Amino acid sequence: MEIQLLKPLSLAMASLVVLLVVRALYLWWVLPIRAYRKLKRIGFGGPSPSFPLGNIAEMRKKKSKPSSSPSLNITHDIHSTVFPYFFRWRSLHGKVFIYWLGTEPFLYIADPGFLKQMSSGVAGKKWGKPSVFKYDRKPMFGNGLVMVEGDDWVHHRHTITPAFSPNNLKAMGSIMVESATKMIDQWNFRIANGEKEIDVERDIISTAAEIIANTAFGINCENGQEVFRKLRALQLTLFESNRMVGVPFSDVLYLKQTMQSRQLGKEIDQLLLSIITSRKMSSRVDAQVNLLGLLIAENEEGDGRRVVKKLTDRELVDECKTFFFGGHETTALALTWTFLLLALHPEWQNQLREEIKQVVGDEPLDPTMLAKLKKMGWVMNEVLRLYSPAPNVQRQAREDICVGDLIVPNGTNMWIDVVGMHHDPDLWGDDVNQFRPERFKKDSTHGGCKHRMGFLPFGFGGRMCVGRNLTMMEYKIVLTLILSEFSFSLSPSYRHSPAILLSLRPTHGLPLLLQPL
Ligand code: HEM
Repeated sequence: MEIQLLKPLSLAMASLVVLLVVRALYLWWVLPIRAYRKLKRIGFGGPSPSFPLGNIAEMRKKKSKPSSSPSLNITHDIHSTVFPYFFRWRSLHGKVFIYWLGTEPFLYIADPGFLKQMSSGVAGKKWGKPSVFKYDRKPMFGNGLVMVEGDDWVHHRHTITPAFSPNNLKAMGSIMVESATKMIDQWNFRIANGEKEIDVERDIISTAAEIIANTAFGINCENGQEVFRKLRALQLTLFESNRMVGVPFSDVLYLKQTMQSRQLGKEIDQLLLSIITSRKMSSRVDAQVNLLGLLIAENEEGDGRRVVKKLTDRELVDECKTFFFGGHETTALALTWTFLLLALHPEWQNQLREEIKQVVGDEPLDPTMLAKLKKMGWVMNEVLRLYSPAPNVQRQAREDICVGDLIVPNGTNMWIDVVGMHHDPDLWGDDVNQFRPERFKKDSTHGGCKHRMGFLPFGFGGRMCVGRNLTMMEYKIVLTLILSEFSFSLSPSYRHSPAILLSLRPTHGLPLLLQPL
């Protein structure tokens, strides 16, 4: 009797296993190979992949040692160090080729002409994000604006864009002045107490976190620091495992990190959810304008002209995480790299100080003054060119896209190499790796790049960064306040080693010697 029962059971088990294997083969072999063949037929080449790592083994090869001698050895020619594999493949296969992240083929693009043809005529909602990244970064962004697609993207983008209007941003200026002033006071205190050098990167990241916590949700610092601490831990955890993105079962291979990131993601969600709930229940109007408050108000009132579909609490949580993650690290790194470049170029420190004196004088800093800080705008653009905090843009075609006579098939994953284009001498000329902010004097938006799509620090088209004006404001406020208080030079302990940890960052921080003015 027992044997009779066991037989159908083991048969059912065996069929289940076969089914799972067939499904796995279909997902990780048949579908990707089909996509790959379509791209090959169009004529794209690329490095040979192996199953199941794709080209990851080559991507993970050790890099050359970082420079240990400070100012003597600093080069801004960073493409070959931060993306050595792309640098190598590009010399072999050109500026558009196929490579594999695990079992996912990607179209690598560093050709602005190709990008221009590909993107013209593709509306924002027709762009998706590669599924491997959506899955991998779920704890960070959930279904927030960075990841959401199709009509949902249209809805999120339309709901969120007004929160970043110039008037709303202006009202957030005082938050930025307050946090930056606090950091400067601490620096003055530490210097007065004999501290010789300060790791500017670390302090700027936590100040930017405080600023974005306040501009995004308007919470007090303590909560902001807690969300920040968990987000930072989440970022590090994801980074440890994300080099294997696209490899089947990589989350099982990195089980500890996977579990940790899920747990952290849950905790962050709960913290944010409680903030949203208490905000909704409170009748108190926030003294300071913040993005969450604006979204909740829009949800409740609409804008008087159109019917506004609400963002659910879950969606609000994801948007808060998206603002927090997308908003603090990128801006902080833009500032950090600026301090490196200004430390190496004291003549530019002086020029900016002179400009600040003329525009701001002895008046309290006001956001309306910022547009007049033109040279600071050139410096910001030049820093975003040389050390773009967002080193790449990832997209997925959600329909067949015509590029001249070619058709890039629906479902194609794309990796747009922003660092590669920003360091391409064909686009910028022989001085491509030099810090020359004045290149943005004549051409304030493209810096004289030979192609308009060659300078993409904030992405392109309808999906371009929604927070770029907020960043611009924060950048100018923090830089103005610091330049007015200190002059600075590079510490001999600085080691130049830019690396990708989701964003482009200095591996060993940025120790500077600050002198109060
Ligand atoms: C230096 C600072 C920043 C840089 C370099 C940067 C860069 C980028 C890039 C490259 C994209 C992808 C665009 C594309 O796919 O074409 C993006 C999207 C986005 N960024 Fe930023 N960003 C910065 C600051 C911010 C800030 C301060 C916020 C919010 C507070 C923000 C929120 C977003 C969001 C929500 C998206 C998704 C937009 C969409 O897909 O519709 N970013 N950003």
